[in-house]
Amino acid sequence: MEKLVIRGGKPLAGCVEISGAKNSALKLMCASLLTDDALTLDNLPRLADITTLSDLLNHLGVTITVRGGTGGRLKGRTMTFDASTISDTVAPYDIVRKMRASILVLGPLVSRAGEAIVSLPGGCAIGTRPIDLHLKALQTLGADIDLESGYVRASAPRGLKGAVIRFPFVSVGATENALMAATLAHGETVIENAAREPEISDLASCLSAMGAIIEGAGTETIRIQGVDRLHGATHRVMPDRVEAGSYAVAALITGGDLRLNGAGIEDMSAVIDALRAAGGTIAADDDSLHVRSNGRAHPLTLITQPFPGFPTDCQAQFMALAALADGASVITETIFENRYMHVSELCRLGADITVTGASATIRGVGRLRGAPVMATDLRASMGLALAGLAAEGTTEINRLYHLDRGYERLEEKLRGVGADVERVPA
Ligand SMILES: CC(=O)N[C@H]1[C@@H](OP(=O)(O)OP(=O)(O)OC[C@H]2O[C@@H](n3ccc(=O)[nH]c3=O)[C@H](O)[C@@H]2O)O[C@H](CO)[C@@H](O)[C@@H]1O
Ligand SMILES: C=C(OP(=O)(O)O)C(=O)O
Repeated sequence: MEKLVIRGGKPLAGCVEISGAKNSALKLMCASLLTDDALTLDNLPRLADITTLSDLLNHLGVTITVRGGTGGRLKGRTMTFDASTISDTVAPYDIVRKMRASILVLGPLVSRAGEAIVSLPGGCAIGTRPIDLHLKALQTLGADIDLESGYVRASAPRGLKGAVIRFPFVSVGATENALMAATLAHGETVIENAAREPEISDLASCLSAMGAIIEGAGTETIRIQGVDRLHGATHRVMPDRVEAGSYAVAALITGGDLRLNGAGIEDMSAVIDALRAAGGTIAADDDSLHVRSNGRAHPLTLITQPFPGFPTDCQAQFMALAALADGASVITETIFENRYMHVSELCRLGADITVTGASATIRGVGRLRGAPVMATDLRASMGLALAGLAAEGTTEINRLYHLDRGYERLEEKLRGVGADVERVPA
C-alpha cells in the first residue's frame, strides 16, 4: 500500500501533458473483440484500469502487443489487440470486480462469438450502478439473457438482429454496449435517447474505421447498419477531458497558471464555463488550454448532467475549489446517488459543507489545513489531492490505488509544475 504526501500552498505553474482518456480507451479496447483482425490503439494512458482490462482481454484469448510511448515518457502508449481467436467467453469475477467497465466486453462478445458469460460487476462507492439497461438493450437485439450465480449469461447463437432500442434515461455504458453489439447484428439498429458523451463519438469513429456503418454518434439517435464482419484499424484515443478538468482546477485552487497541452477543448465547454464562473482566465489555442487564477475563486452553482452538461466526473474536484471560494456554492449531483464520499474528508481539511439530498452547500473558507484523509473512489481522491495542494501543511492521501485507476503519473505531472508531492509506503 502507498500513500500520497502533499505539502500544500504552492502555486502551480507550467505545462501539463494531458493523457489519452481512460473512459474512451477502455471501450476502444473492448471493440477489439469485434474483429479477427488486429486493432491498434495509440495514445493509451498508463493506468491500472488499462492493465485490468488487458488482463481480462488476455483471459478471453486476445493477444496484446505493447509498443511503448510515441514520444517522451509522458506520452501515451501504442497497443495492438489481436482477437483472431476468442478462446474463452467467460469474464470471471476476479477480474470484473476490480473494474466495472469490464461489463463492456458483454456486447462485443455476444455479438461476435454468439455467447458471453460475464460476472455482474456489483455496486461501488458512488452508487449501486445496475446494468439493467445494458441487458435490456441486448435482449432487444435478440440475445437470451439469464442471471446465474452472480454471472450474466448472454447467448445469440444465430447472431443478433437489429432493432429499435429506446433508453428510458441516458447511460454511457449501455449506449456503448448496444452500439458495439449492433455493428455485427443483422439489419438496422436505432438507439434512441443515446448518451452523447464525446467518448461515444470516439468509439463510433473507431468502429467506423473498422468498417462499421454508424450515423448520428454524438446525438441522441444513433443508427447502425449491421455488417458481416469488421476489419482491423488504427485509432488514436481522444484526450482525457476529466484529467484536463482536474488540472484546470489545480491551477485555480493553487492561485497558479497552467497550460494543459493536448486537452480536448471542444469537449470541455461546461467545464470551461465553470472555470470562468469561478473567476479564472481561460484561453484556448490550438490544442492547449491555458488556465490562470485571478485570486480566490468565486462561488459556483453546478448541476451534474449527461453531456453536454457539467460532468459528474469533475464534481469532486470543483467541490474542492468551492471549499476555498469567496462565498457559498451549491453543487447538485444528479447522475449517481452516492457521489459525496469526499465531503466528510474535505471537512477534515477544514471545509464547511452540508449535504441535503442531492445538493451540497459549500460555504467557502479562507484556508484549508492539511490532514490525513481517506480516498474512497477515483474522483473523490482527486478532489482531496486538489484540496491538499491548496491546504496549509501536509495532507496524506491513503488508498492511492483509486487515483492510479485514472490519473497517469499524477505525482510526476504535479511535480513538473511545482507541487511538493511524493508517493511513499503507507
Ligand atoms: C468507464 C466509464 O466510462 N465510466 C463513466 C460512465 O460510467 P457508466 O457508463 O457506468 O455510467 P452510466 O451513464 O451508465 O450511468 C448513469 C446512471 O445510470 C444508472 N444506470 C446505468 C446503467 C444501467 O443499466 N442502469 C442504471 O440504472 C447508473 O447507476 C447511473 O446512476 O459514465 C458515467 C457518467 O458520465 C461516468 O461517471 C463514468 O466515469
Ligand atoms: C466513475 C468513474 O469510472 P468507472 O465508471 O470506471 O467507475 C470515473 O472515471 O470517474
